[in-house]
Amino acid sequence: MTPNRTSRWFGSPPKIDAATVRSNEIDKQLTKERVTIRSRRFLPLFGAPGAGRSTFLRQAKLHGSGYNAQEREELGISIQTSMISTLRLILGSASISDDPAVQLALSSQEDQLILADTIQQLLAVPLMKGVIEASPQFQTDSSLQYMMGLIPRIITSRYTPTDIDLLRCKFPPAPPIVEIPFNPPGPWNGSPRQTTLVSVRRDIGLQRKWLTLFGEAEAIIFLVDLSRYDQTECFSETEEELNCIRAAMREFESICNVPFMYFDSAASALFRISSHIVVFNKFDLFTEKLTRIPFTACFPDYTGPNEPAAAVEYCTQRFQALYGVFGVRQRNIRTWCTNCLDVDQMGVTLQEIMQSIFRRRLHVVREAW
Ligand SMILES: Nc1nc2c(ncn2[C@@H]2O[C@H](COP(=O)(O)OP(=O)(O)OP(=O)(O)O)[C@@H](O)[C@H]2O)c(=O)[nH]1
Ligand SMILES: [Mg+2]
Repeated sequence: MTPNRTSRWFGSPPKIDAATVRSNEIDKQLTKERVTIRSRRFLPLFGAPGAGRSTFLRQAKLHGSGYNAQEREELGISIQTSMISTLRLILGSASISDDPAVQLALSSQEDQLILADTIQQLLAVPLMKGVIEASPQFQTDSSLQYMMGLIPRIITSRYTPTDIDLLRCKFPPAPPIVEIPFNPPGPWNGSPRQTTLVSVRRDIGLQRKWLTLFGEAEAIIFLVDLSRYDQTECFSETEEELNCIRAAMREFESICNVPFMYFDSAASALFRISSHIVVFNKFDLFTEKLTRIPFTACFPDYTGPNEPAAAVEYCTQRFQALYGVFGVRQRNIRTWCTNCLDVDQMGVTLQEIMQSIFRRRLHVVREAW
């Protein structure tokens, strides 16, 4: 075997594992982005997949600048595209996929003008109704169920989604980082520096590492899907199977106790004064489920009444208790219970959240003087 010159002369290059390579890549990306975004105010929005980040963002947009006609048209196209890919997925995996009608429907070309036609063709496959009814995806995914009810409207070529459609429909996967202006009506809107809500997908890498981007984060919003209190998930950082609320607590802990060595000094100072908001989402589903499944499914040591308010109070205390590592100054978290599908309730909640951030902003300015 020919000796390896590099290793004979300079020694073997140090072994770098995949995690380090990925971490270095994130660092490089962060350095690039840091310069452009330092001048803005951010509200990072975290949460496990499916906790409701996208729905929360859409509510924030609805209650802020709203969606204009062009945005609605584009989102209508996204809804139609999402419907087509779901129908195709279900047809392709069903045992009827060698039926000639299915083959034709699966092979049809689509462009934006013929989306409605494509959906009609797919729905016209003779066994489609049965396949949909038997599909676990359609049975368990409330967004898909909602879209089934929308079919007569979705299959028109000039379909324009309503506010409720925008909240309830399934969309193609969002990019890893999505940002929108956060400007629910109020006195804070006169500020020349707009607040931007930034949603960071969990699988982009360690969410807490992305947090270092948000030096000017005035608050961190952490979304928890409360209705999954009786379920488990694979916690990505340690690959452990954990109860979903406990997994959310772990993640919250790692985010709010992020070591300050991750920040430069200015960012660190700002992060110290940001407030932490925990939004217990899917409160509607949680309340309903609690009548069937006791809260002790999540916390076996819970001895309080099996009622939503008491259970949320207990959760709040558990989240509050997670502070304290790495010298973070003790402070109170703020919590809200939400149903992200409820437009009126979210209007009030978003205003309250902004109000609490605004008050803190004034308080911080006063302290600085
Ligand atoms: N009943 C109920 N459903 C909700 C609520 N919030 C979100 N959903 C539904 O939960 C599902 C997931 O919500 P998304 O907003 O897509 O969640 P996400 O966090 O963006 O999920 P990923 O992008 O997949 O990580 C959707 O079907 C929503 O309609 C809520 O408060 N109550
Ligand atoms: Mg999403």
